[in-house]
Amino acid sequence: MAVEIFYDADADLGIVQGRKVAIIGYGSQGHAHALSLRDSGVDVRIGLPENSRSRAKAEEEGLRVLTTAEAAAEADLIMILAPDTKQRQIYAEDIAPNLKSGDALFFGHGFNIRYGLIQPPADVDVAMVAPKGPGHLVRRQFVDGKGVPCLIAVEQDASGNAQALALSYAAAIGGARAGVIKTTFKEETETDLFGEQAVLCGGASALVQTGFEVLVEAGYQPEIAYFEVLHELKLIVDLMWEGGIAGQRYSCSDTAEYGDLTRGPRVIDAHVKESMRKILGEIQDGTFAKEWVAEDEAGRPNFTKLQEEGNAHQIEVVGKKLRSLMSWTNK
Ligand SMILES: NC(=O)C1=CN([C@@H]2O[C@H](COP(=O)(O)OP(=O)(O)OC[C@H]3O[C@@H](n4cnc5c(N)ncnc54)[C@H](OP(=O)(O)O)[C@@H]3O)[C@@H](O)[C@H]2O)C=CC1
Ligand SMILES: CC[C@](O)(C(C)=O)C(=O)O
Repeated sequence: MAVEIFYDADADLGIVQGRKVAIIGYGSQGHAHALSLRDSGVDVRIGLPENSRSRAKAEEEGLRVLTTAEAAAEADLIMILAPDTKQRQIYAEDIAPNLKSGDALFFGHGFNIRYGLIQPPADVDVAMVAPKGPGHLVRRQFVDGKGVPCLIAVEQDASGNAQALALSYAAAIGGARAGVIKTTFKEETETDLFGEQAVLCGGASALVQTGFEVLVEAGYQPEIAYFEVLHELKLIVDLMWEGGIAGQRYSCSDTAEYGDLTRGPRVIDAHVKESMRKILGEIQDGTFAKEWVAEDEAGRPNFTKLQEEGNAHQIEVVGKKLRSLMSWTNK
């Protein structure tokens, strides 16, 4: 697939400004989309359960909050930004009964379509606008006049205009300031799951925790280990973000660069690459999706146990103390 990248000049904001948009969920992504769409002149309402903890936050921002079913019935563009594991039930109970021919059903991640958990009727557009960044930064960048790159995809083009609508929506949340790339639900879902498991969240967290443990177990002070492997990592990643890996190497010493070039591949060796390939395979053949849906249905016992263990790790205790002592933090 040859890359197609779109910018603000390619998008017609008027298309999404002409729609009635329901944002289902008001968490990390939901609040960012809703507030930025509103700032872009779009008619937005929020859909949440009566007992949702997010209701107060949306109402404090002056947004109109309805039940999920009411919001879906009123809107002609429904963006589902609830947790992936909850979307199938939300769709079946609250959205499907209120879908009208000609509506557009949007997703911020392709999980439920890619794995066949939601099967919309043929007479609605099914599209995706997936920002490539955490929702709080999607909003922060928009407010700062910047944007987080977005992926768009069309699964079903009932109107013949689904791609232009998705691009218009992406522009309204700031994505087209940075670049909007056309993809498929399959490519977005598989690369996104791989990225968060192997590199961005799973890989990076395990790398940092393991590096911290090696230093502390060898008798070094936990505070120094924290600054070395966690705090400084952000500064190094900022350099990568600005100028690529070459940019990072330019700003570091040649001693660091020699260690990077000769020792890095010993840490991330052929076994790690093989593990990454295995993880990708489990995403592609649906093993991970099946496991995650079953874990959620069982009340998340393993997830909760691992989450508690992670939160109790010494690096969290030391980090909390050190961050609270930084002069610029809000105590
Ligand atoms: N987090 C991110 O930055 C990214 C997320 N995505 C995708 O965006 C989607 C949303 O994820 P994220 O923003 O992290 O989710 P969050 O967990 O941050 O927020 C979920 C929201 O959905 C609400 N919710 C829960 N149940 C229902 C329901 N039955 N009906 C309506 N709303 C409900 C929650 O309310 P309550 O407060 O009551 O729990 C909350 O407001 C997912 O598809 C995810 O994969 C894509 C890119 C990045
Ligand atoms: C890296 C995690 C992410 O995929 C993201 C912020 O893009 C997510 O789903 O939260």
